[in-house]
Amino acid sequence: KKNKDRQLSSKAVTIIGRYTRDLPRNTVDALIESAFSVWARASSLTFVRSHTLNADIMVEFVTNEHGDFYPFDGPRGTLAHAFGPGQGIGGDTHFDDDEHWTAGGTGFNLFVVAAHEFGHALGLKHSRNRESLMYPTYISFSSANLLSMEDVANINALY
Ligand SMILES: COc1ccc(S(=O)(=O)[C@H](CC(=O)O)C(F)F)cc1
Ligand SMILES: [Zn+2]
Ligand SMILES: [Zn+2]
Repeated sequence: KKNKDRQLSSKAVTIIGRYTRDLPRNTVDALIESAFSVWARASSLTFVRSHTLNADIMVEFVTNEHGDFYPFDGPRGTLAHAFGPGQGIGGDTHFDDDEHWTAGGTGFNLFVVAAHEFGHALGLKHSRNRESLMYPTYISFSSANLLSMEDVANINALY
């Protein structure tokens, strides 16, 4: 039987450092939580909010040079990035705080961008299907059907 190297299906998440000033803190928490629940609903994954500094997924809002080899670039351009699963920086997700983050309306939708980034943090690559959340460019999705069938199949192939 092909032994899939399935990843751990429970992930600890810690939000650290400064939050974006674009939204109230509890709104950011709620948007991040609902971005994780998109993947939890489609798979056997569970996410636990942690406050330790060695959680699986460390989330932070940073600008320009911020301690990894992928400095951000001011407004627009790169909106965020995430490292694939693994020790240390693996799974960590950074949002460019030079973007204007919104819960809807003008600016970049934090929920949509976070859901995409967490796909990377869980091990997913980009999809060539415009319907997919994992499509490489930002499209303002209707949050109704955020995941395509392909996204669902891909996350279940990993967990
Ligand atoms: C739909 O969610 C996103 C689409 C595109 C991006 S991005 O334009 O920041 C992308 C980073 C990425 O694909 O995660 C780019 F390469 F920088 C982030 C989230
Ligand atoms: Zn970074
Ligand atoms: Zn991406």
